[in-house]
Amino acid sequence: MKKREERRKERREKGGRRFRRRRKTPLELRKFIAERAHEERRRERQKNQERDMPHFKVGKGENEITTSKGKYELVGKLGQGSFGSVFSCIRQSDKQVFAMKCESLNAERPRLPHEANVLLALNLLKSPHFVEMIDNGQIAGRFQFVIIRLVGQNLWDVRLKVKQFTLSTSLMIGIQTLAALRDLHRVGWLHRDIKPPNFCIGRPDEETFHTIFILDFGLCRKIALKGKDIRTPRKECAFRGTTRYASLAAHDSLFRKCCYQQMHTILLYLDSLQYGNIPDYDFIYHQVIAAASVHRVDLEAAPNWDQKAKSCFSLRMDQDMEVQLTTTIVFNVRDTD
Ligand SMILES: Nc1ncnc2c1ncn2[C@@H]1O[C@H](COP(=O)(O)OP(=O)(O)OP(=O)(O)O)[C@@H](O)[C@H]1O
Repeated sequence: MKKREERRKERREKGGRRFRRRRKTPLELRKFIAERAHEERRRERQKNQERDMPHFKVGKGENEITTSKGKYELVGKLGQGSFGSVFSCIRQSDKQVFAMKCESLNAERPRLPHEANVLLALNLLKSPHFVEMIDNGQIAGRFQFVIIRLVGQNLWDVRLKVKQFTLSTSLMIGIQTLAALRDLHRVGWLHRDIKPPNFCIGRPDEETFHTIFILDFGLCRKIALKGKDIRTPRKECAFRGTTRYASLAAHDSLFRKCCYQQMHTILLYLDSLQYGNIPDYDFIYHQVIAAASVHRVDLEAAPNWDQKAKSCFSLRMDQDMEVQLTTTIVFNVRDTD
């Protein structure tokens, strides 16, 4: 500890005035302690999560997972979400490749069992936009997992790769993501985390390369119950989803370009919806089709991620009109929950 006199001397040399920290009020102090505890808990959670995940390394480490249905070999890491990790794995019986989504068993609010239930329900519908759930299980004391069909890259990564989507690709994405949401709503679920990383394209070596899949059902909420129309809205509820994609109003100015009229009409329409309204998917669909016809784009053209068949239209969209325009904003049907 420096002596008081030395410290004074140092301050004088620096020419600075003594900064006396204001004492926190009891309320501020409580808030400060709570925030610090929250941050510590978050770090602890993150650490636990990493510790519990499969210790995967190519060729060595923890590479095999066995369930009552089969044996799977982990072969790579596909992604990392805030709630767990996603790996690619090979089913040993037939060498088929799947995705394995893992979540720590020590997670404060586990989402994976809920996601597995939603996936099971969705699989009954046989929508081309949902991935099938193949298997699920857990490694005692560490993590639980679901094995699902392997799809391609997510729309966020695809957009980074192709840099800009042409108008035809953007509108095609809009149509497919709309259909995916319509199918989800049909079976009574709201997604509540609509964003480009939660939509994936098909795999390049499969027929579904041009198909868009919706993923990540961990935040889904059942809005329509069996035998009833729709659940009574709660008076208050916590925020769910991703703040970046939650607001429509913030994106309003994006539309003052190309497709403004149709997108503006869709926004106005979405803003007019009430809790009990079923979105008029056909109306939105026809607006997107109208945008395509105004700009004379070919919606059958190969999308931008198909390098072999480059789209003949070079109509470029402004940076702001990227995938958010059609995927996120247009179909981010307001969720009252
Ligand atoms: N079936 C799959 N096939 C291929 N890649 C996948 C698959 N499922 C997930 N991924 C990849 O892993 C990423 C994270 O997956 P997911 O969004 O399901 O995880 P999460 O932990 O719920 O993420 P979030 O932080 O958004 O909640 C996805 O963006 C995608 O790139």
